[in-house]
Amino acid sequence: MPEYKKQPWHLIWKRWFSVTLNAGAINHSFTNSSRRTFIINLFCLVGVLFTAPLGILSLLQGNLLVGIALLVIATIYILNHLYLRRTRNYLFSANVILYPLYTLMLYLVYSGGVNGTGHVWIYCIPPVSLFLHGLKRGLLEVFVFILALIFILFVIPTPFDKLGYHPDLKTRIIYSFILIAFLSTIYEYISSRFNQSLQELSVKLEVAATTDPLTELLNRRGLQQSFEALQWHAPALLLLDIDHFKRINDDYGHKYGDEYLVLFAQTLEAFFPKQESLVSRWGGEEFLVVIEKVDSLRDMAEALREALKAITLSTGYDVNMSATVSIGVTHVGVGEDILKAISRADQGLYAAKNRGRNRVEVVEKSSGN
Ligand SMILES: Nc1nc2c(ncn2[C@@H]2O[C@H](COP(=O)(O)OP(=O)(O)OP(=O)(O)O)[C@@H](O)[C@H]2O)c(=O)[nH]1
Repeated sequence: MPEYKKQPWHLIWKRWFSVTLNAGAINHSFTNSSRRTFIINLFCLVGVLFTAPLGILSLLQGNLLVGIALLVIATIYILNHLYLRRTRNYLFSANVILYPLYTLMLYLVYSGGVNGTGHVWIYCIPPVSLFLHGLKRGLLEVFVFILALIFILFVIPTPFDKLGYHPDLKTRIIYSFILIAFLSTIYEYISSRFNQSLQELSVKLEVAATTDPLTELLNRRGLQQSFEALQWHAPALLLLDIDHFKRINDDYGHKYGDEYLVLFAQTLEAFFPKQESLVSRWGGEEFLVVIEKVDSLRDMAEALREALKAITLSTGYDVNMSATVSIGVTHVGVGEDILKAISRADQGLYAAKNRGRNRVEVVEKSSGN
């Protein structure tokens, strides 16, 4: 019987928090959507922990309306978390957080809240609003909130007036709120810029890690990643090697060797339909192509060999540069590891080189390989 090891409590809590706070995120990376999803979940969790006990306290103190409002908000937060977990619609969930929050805060200021402390909670509005709705919309909503605050504090008669505060408190509430809004704007601006450059950098790194810089084709890692993502059914595989490429370098120099490789890659890419093929530089003067489906693999490989042979590159010398290519081809078996199929294509390539180059050799899967 297998022995189950009991996990320590701190690990169970850590896992629970991670699952709860990332629920509904498409991935756990630092994209805007996953950051916002994280914050919405965090807000729901913290919101419930605050509003539920305060709601109960208000009810016990006889403040019926505030108590019920807080408990309704706590319920909305729980439902919102469940909705986000299910639909991943963080834009809607952000609205569900913010609009009841604006309403609750304005009501707390209007009524004075528990023992006249209602206004102390409004400072959470600027950071949450800017974070969940972004700079433009967040700032607009904070501005509208300030107008509503001024209206409540200075224009209409409210229960707040009967609490006996010094008249200066109203202006101080507005000033301090504007200060927090200003600081939150700066913070959100810096963090969104930082996040944007981080994402741009991450895209650049991903491209650099999966692309060959000279030919701009996929490199080994890029091909393997793309292939795993596609899940084609028994595709064909061609491994190509330019014949006597060393001589080309020796005769014309590395610069023309590079130019020839670029032309070769462009011809190779143009030969195959983009949606149905992956074309990569496997290394040096070796290229690997995976094709989703093909009627006659040998005929297609022969046509490709002729097309590549026809490439000519004008050099600084009297002669144009051209070369032949040897090709090993095979099919990737259903569920077969692509590396196994590549090693079979490599056997074909090796045979093509041994049999005089400028030719195609097909090696199919048999019980022996
Ligand atoms: N210009 C250039 N040459 C490269 C590049 N990568 C590899 N090579 C050259 O490709 C040549 C490969 O030579 P070999 O492996 O001996 O093969 P080959 O001369 O093509 O001969 P066979 O493959 O046997 O037909 C070497 O001279 C490498 O320097 C590159 O990025 N640019």
